[in-house]
Amino acid sequence: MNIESINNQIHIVHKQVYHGHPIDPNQLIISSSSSAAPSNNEDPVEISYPTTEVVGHGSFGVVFTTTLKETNETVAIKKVLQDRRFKNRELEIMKLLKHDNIIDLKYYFYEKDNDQDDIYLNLILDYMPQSLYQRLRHFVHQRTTMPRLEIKFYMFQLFKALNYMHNFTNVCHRDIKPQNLLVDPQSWCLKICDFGSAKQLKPTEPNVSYICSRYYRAPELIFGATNYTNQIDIWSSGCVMAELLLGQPMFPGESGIDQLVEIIKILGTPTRQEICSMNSNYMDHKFPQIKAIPLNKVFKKEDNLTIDFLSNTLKYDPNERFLPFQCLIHEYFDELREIHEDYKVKDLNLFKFNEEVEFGHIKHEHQLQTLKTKLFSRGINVNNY
Ligand SMILES: Nc1ncnc2c1ncn2[C@@H]1O[C@H](COP(=O)(O)OP(=O)(O)OP(=O)(O)O)[C@@H](O)[C@H]1O
Repeated sequence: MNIESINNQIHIVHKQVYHGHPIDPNQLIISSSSSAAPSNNEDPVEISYPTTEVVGHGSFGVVFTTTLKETNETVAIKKVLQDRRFKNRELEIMKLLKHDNIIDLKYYFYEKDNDQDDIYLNLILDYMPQSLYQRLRHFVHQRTTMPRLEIKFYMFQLFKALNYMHNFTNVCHRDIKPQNLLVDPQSWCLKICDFGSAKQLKPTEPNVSYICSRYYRAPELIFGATNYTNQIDIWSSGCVMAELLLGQPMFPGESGIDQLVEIIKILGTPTRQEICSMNSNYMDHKFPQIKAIPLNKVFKKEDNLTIDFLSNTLKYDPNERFLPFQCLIHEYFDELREIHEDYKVKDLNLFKFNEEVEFGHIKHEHQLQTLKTKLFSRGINVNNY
């Protein structure tokens, strides 16, 4: 590859390959255009980029944006400190994921700090102009609300990504929140980012319950469950949707336990059976009895379909919560099906699905047919997408 300017930082990187092979970070401390070549199966390429601009700070590192000289791609570079003892789980998970509604890992490389002995991992990602958090703030500052159709676009793409992630790769994100959903306010495209907390959950192995940002934590996590499922992401997504409708978080807990209080204030005290479904160790615990407030009283201006949809994502019992594909076929999204000829719907390929990848988990032919009938109703000609 032609390197045009010596002022640019030049890095030999690994082009992201679908289902790539794990790598040994110690073999990949490459931060110049010298001839060192990694010993693994992936094709290394050289990229260079001019001075970068910081677009985000997270608890684990910093995110820059820049344009790659060679390809003219605008990218975001997430730089995180790498613990030499472990593989980077975020990298391993991102290598597995390939979906229109998930930030794509384009390249990655390791870099050694000049002064100290630290190693940094650089993830080179699709760039997106805003987070959903920033987009919502825009409307709040204007003292208006996000258009209901725009919300519907974002939620459809979120559940489409979760359907893929949960079923095809068995990855649970574990930190769905508006800050981790990146959007393009022009096209209304949405992509999930930050897989720093993500994990492939196995039913036989316990998982830590202290994950997910407070306002978006599923109640089973607050109850300390370690056998939770991918359904925690559905709860968080319901909280995101509620926040987009309200303009502020639905359950703004001030502490871990206050988070449960906020939920109980609206959904009422969970029944014995619901508590059992979240964490059976708490079944004999006495909770003050609070009556639920019907969601149509909380969301006075929303229509019945919106309320019905939301209430199916915000269920105490994780098994009662909608699965991502049940979300996609709900009548709440019929409005998108009705405007399927609209350029925004077409440009985003909203109704384009890879049957093997996205419906492969549906084993019964009858169930698959029912799903497709509902998903592609309202005259959508699947072949046109
Ligand atoms: N691909 C991207 N394009 C544009 N901006 C991005 C991109 N990835 C991340 N950002 C910005 O950087 C912020 C932090 O990124 P990210 O959440 O991945 O880092 P983190 O260190 O894991 O953060 P956290 O502390 O929230 O876990 C995001 O909220 C977003 O504003």
